[in-house]
Amino acid sequence: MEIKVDVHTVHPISPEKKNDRSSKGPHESWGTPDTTPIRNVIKRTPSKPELFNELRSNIKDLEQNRRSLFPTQQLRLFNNSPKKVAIQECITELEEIQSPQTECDKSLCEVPNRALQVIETPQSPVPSSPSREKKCKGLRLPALLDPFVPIDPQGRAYISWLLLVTFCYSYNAWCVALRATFPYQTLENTPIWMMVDYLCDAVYMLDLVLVKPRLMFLNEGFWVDDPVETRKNYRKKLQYKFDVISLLPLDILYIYYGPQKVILRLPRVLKLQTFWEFHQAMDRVLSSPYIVRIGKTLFYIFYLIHLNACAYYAMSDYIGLASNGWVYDNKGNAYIRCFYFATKTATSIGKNPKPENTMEFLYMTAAWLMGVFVFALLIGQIRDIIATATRARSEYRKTVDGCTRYLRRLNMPLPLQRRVTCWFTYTWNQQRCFDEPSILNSLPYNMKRDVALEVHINILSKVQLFRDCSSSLLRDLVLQLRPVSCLPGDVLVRRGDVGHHMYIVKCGECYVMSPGENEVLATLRAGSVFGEISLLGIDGLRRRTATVRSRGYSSLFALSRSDLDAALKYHKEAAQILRIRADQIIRENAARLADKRLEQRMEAKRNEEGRRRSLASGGGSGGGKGRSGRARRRLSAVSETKVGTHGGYRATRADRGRCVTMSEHQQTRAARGLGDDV
Ligand SMILES: Nc1ncnc2c1ncn2[C@@H]1O[C@@H]2COP(=O)(O)O[C@H]2[C@H]1O
Repeated sequence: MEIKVDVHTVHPISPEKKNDRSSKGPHESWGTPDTTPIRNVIKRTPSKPELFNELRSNIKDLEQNRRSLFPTQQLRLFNNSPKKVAIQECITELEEIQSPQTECDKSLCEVPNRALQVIETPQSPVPSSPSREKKCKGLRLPALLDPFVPIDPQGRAYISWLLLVTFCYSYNAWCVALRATFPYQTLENTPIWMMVDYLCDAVYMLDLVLVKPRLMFLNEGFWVDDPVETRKNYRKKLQYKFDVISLLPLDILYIYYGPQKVILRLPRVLKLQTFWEFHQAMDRVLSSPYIVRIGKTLFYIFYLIHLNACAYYAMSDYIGLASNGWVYDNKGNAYIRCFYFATKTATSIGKNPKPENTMEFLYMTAAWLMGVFVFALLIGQIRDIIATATRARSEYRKTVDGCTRYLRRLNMPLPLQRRVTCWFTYTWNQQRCFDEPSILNSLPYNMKRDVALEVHINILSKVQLFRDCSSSLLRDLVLQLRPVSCLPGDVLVRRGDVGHHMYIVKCGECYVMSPGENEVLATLRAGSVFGEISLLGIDGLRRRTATVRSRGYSSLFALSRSDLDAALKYHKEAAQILRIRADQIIRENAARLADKRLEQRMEAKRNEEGRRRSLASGGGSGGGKGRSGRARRRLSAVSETKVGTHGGYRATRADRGRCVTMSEHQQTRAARGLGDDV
């Protein structure tokens, strides 16, 4: 029989959830894929005890169901109904199964239920494993050494372990050849060499037995952490075979050949896959993986030279040290001299000692061929890696150079050229690229959106519009926002122009200018929105109502008219908010204008009064004094009103009905994120 077993059956559940299980399918019982995204459902034939336990839990669930469906009173009502009889029969049958009668059944019950073991994994945040029980008793094991805990192949612990194995591998790879050819292993230091050897072997063994078999893996898009499955998965791999062969205990033959026969440890070099795995993992986790890639290529280059040096020494020793002009002359440090010789032969043709016999000719030919093909390839690889690492910067340089050359060719004014260069520098420093959206293009839509949200969430959360509307508005718009950088004094929108974009201030400050551009109406800071009025299609307001300038360097997000229209079609509340805000700004601007006009009129009146007064004083009339006294009284009354409103928003008779006082007005602006009045 085949049943579906959730390999995450290992998740502990709360009592309420346990009750819920009865009403759900086998997979739903652990939550929908939304709440527990990493889930495995694999088919495997359960063992007898597992089956029995499964049945027991089903019975419990059924019983609970029965109790909730038919409370005692209801059961009394249906006392003799055929339904009740059927249910009771069913329950008796299940109870019979539930209580193990035979010895065999009893023994089955005692078998620990492996399927229900709770295993600590990244997907089961509340684990309780046998190892956890041990921990409670004070036996604390690191997760990597706990045989009941599966290992996350992308976790720090595993990568650190890979580093240790790689270290042991490198030791074996370098030292086996070195000790087998050069006379560096002596009788005195043999115990030290052997101690390090067997420490490395212990690491290899732990890796084979304890670590790799617990490595979680992806199966049909789900992480599998079932110990049986992870073990099976490892054993299926070629890596497992290599790992086993690399541990062949050929050094038993030391008994016959003596511990000087280090070449018997050659199989240890076969654990190459772990070395690659480590580099792949580092490549994934490091912020600048180029260093790892260059390091790996350099390792190959030096290792090949090292092998050449060992071969040279072995041949020299075989032919006889200092026996001819080609072989090593047994002077100086043997390894350094041979390494130097190997580097020279691999990287240059000619000017090398002349080979004198077939063996030497063969060596030289092989060394040169390796230099031409292998080294050229590896050095080319390093060049590629460096080129990839600096590609973005070189592209930036190319774009800037191309643009400045173009402007120079067109004889553009120098200040304009300087502005362009300034813009390039600022944008590069801000974004490190010029086409930010295209970088994410290869990602699926949802992922792209999540990345964009994560990147810009700090600033977008400050935008009042997004705070007042449903979060889906932000999700709909986040990918349509285009970054824009501005230099000090740049005009972002000009009064009277047709509006194509609205903007969100990301950083920096922007000034909303008065119609004559001689006064700042408002200062817009991070999170403020502007340029939306002319996009809303309000009659008579299809052009920019004000000029907006960048105060210093600033970064903004631009949203096109079509994208805004598309979003507002589905987010009516946002359209409403924008309209209310637009209405408020228009009223404010109109009030300001009226205020200004009144002030101008008063000024003119004052001048007229002054003129008349001077004329009257020239005529010496007492009536003139009376008139100017009245005028002065009127003016002081007006100025008192101004002082009363604290020099702020002055309510006039004309707009008293529709305007608010300064303090109210400021509060409203602050609440709506309109920026500060200046
Ligand atoms: N008094 C003001 N306070 C804040 N923002 C304003 C003010 N007047 C105009 N704006 C903004 O400046 C923008 C200019 O272009 P729009 O008319 O499209 O939309 C305008 C508003 O978003």
